[in-house]
Amino acid sequence: MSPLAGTDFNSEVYHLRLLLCNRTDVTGFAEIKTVEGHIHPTLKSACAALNLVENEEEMSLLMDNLVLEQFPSTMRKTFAMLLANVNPINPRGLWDNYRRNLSKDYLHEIEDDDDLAYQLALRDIEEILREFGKTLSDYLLPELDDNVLGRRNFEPDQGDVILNPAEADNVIRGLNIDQRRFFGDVMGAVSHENGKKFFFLTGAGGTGKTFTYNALIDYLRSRGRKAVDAAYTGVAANLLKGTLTSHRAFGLPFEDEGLGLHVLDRFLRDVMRKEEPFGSKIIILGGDFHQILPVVPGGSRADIVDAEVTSSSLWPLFEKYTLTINQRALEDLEYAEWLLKVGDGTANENDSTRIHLKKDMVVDGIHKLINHCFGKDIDKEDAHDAAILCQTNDSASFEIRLCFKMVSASHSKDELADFLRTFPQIKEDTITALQG
Ligand SMILES: Nc1ncnc2c1ncn2[C@@H]1O[C@H](COP(=O)(O)OP(=O)(O)OP(=O)(O)O)[C@@H](O)[C@H]1O
Repeated sequence: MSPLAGTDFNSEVYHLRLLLCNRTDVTGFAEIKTVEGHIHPTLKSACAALNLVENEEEMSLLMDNLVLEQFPSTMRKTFAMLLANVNPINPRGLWDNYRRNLSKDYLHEIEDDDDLAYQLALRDIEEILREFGKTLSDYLLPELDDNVLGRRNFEPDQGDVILNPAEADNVIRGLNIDQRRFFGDVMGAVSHENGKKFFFLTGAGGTGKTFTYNALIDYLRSRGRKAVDAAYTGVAANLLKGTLTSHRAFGLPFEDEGLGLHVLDRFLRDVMRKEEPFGSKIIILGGDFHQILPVVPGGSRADIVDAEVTSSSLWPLFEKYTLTINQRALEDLEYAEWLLKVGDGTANENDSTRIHLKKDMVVDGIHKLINHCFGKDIDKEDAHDAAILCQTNDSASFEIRLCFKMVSASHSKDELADFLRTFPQIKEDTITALQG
């Protein structure tokens, strides 16, 4: 780590860099600190006066929310994107205050070496920063230390492996005709060959929407292009204030897709400093209206329809593409046909809202369901990969308690507690309560 990292001197270097990147109207050092006739005592306050940095309090509020809403790995990704796009006024201070949250999974896994856990978290953050052409030192964050990282062999997060161009070409060759048409038009937009910029990809479950986005992202990244993928069910944008504090747009508010689109539009206009829809960036949305509606707590049918992305005034800008070849059907035709019927409303029992499930889809009773998913004593090797979706929080907590009872019949309390601690999202006090 640089001996000056985090000092006032470094902070001024950071803010000087920001000013130099953003002010083309100045020729001297005194001038660069002058904003509207007022000479600022520090470069930092000059940056603040020019709105080049985000206010410390709001950034902390945002980080507090991330702590509540995101797993550490997602939080690291969001943090890196914030650094790259929003210029927090004191990035080093944010790291110092939130490093335990940003490293929580590693701290848990490596109980006796906090420094290594922090280094691993920083390594993930730098990985994402590099996609934006930045490094940790651009934000005065502690630098990577090979001596510390070498203490144990932890592979970097494999989530974002970048394919080489030949591998990515292979994936593209596997696209079916519908998928190829979409891919071709998006690539036309990337190389400015057509006037299109905004795309919406739809298709029934199993037609390969996700497969197509992934192929596109792989292809772009293999060519050194930047592609950011974000799920709609991201962080809520309810902290959004004014016109510049749009950090929340990294995840669109899932309770209102239409609003989410506007948040993204405003955010990209701000970041790109271009008063054109979405700051003139290429946007791809995707989804299937047969599937889940937006969630509006306590909302009426009309509120839910209003919250749909199709109700947004930006919606007409989007070019619509429909995938029709059901790839999943090639694996299980019967199931795919049934799923389509559910989406179309034709799987319902005579004139009712009840859907008839086929026999092999039903597991009778919660005990059998738990056995089926996790094994008899919750002992399946891949129990971590299984999940039971519950309709309500009440039924979820009932099922968790039941699972716990089933496991406790064949394991000691300590074994159980250790097992539960392997899930970073389960809090220590929950484990203690379950044990008691
Ligand atoms: N061109 C393709 N070649 C080979 N397999 C494909 C292709 N397109 C999709 N698949 C496979 O078909 C299955 C369904 O694809 P995918 O999950 O992308 O569909 P989807 O439209 O996103 O479905 P859902 O809406 O249910 O999430 C996956 O197993 C995927 O790997």
